[in-house]
Amino acid sequence: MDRVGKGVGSRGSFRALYSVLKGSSAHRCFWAVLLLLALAVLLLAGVMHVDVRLLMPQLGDQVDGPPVTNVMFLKTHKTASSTVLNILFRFVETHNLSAALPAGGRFHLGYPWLFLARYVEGAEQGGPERRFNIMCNHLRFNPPEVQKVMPNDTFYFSILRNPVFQLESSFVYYKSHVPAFRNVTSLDAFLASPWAYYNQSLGLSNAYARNSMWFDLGFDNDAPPKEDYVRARLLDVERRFQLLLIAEHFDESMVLLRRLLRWRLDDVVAFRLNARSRHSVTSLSPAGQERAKHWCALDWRLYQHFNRTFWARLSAELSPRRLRSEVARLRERRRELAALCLQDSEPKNKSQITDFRLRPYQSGRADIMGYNVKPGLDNQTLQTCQRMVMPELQYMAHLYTLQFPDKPPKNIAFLEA
Ligand SMILES: Nc1ncnc2c1ncn2[C@@H]1O[C@H](COP(=O)(O)OS(=O)(=O)O)[C@@H](OP(=O)(O)O)[C@H]1O
Repeated sequence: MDRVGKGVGSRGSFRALYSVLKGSSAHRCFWAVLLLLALAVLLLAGVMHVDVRLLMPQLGDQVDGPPVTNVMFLKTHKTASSTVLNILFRFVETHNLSAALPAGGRFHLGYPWLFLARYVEGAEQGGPERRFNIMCNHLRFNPPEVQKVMPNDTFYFSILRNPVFQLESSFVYYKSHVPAFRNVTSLDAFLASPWAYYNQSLGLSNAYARNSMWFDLGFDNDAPPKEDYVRARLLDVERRFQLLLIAEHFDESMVLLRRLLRWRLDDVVAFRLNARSRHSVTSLSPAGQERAKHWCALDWRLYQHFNRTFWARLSAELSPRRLRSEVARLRERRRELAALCLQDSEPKNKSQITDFRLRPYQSGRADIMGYNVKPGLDNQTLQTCQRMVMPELQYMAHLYTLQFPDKPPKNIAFLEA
């Protein structure tokens, strides 16, 4: 009895109490009380909207059922899509899955042309039925061709960003690449008289300059934003994609994605990739922001619509309290991994990145940031950390070599310069 008195919380004391009571009527009473207590806790949690996972944190990473492993991510431009791609590539590698990668020496899947199945390495080998688990490189969406390389039960999703900031990011990144941007000093000046710089007949080469998310979805980015047309295309997107994420709510997006894919927390924890340094971000005047919404009216409608459905979907899936707790857990885990993996937990500019293989591609006036991995990590941790900071092109080339060891490796020219 002495031992029991010292605390029923420990496993040993619990066993002692159980053996004392066993066989007696107190035994039945004991179980009834325990059952009642458990029911009371669950009832209280329900009434107070308490997330049971908060009471039992070990339940936090449990997922019901096997993870979804056939996934198509439409990688829209300048929308945090490289961070999502990193998540998907890591999942491919850690689960030994196949990825639909650009054929030969290419770096994306035929963009800005509409996607064709033959742009995928190995799609035409092993008969017409060759299918892949994950597809996430830049492409212009063309559903019948995508379906040729992806299984029937594929989960389709994409990500959108407020077109005002998406256009600003595009302007800086593609300044010298896009004809419409080449001869204008600022985005404000461009938006004040866009038709002076934007030549519609140049078509695909100007796709980054107007309604670029609409274009990536396979639609006409110069179409007049008539109500019937817009509604019909939004419906198309709703039919094709199970989920549209929102870059401004990236962490909430990852919580929802993880839930729908039944993935583990670490599968969706990521560092911000392909971000510009603060000094290469410009800000639009208030008038410029309004003009951007008008100039990219199709993207603006797209963003408004799916921002609404995103929040509706979130609240259908999780209570506000549960959402807050899952976002907090995600952030906490990212902080832990940053402390484990990164040199002073900070992004670095190109010249500060000591391992040249981890330097991100630089474009236009954008100063694209990357990371230094902490020195002295053991091999397994080093591998985990390197995967998390590996820029898109390097990761794609790495997966390509793993998947097609007999093919010539991708040549990333800028790493050799
Ligand atoms: N986690 C997270 N949350 C919010 N925003 C994020 C995140 N990760 C990346 N980013 C921002 O996304 C911009 C880069 O987008 P992409 O990777 O899609 O660009 S690309 O088209 O592949 O070049 C780039 O925006 P800008 O910095 O404004 O250019 C990134 O800062």
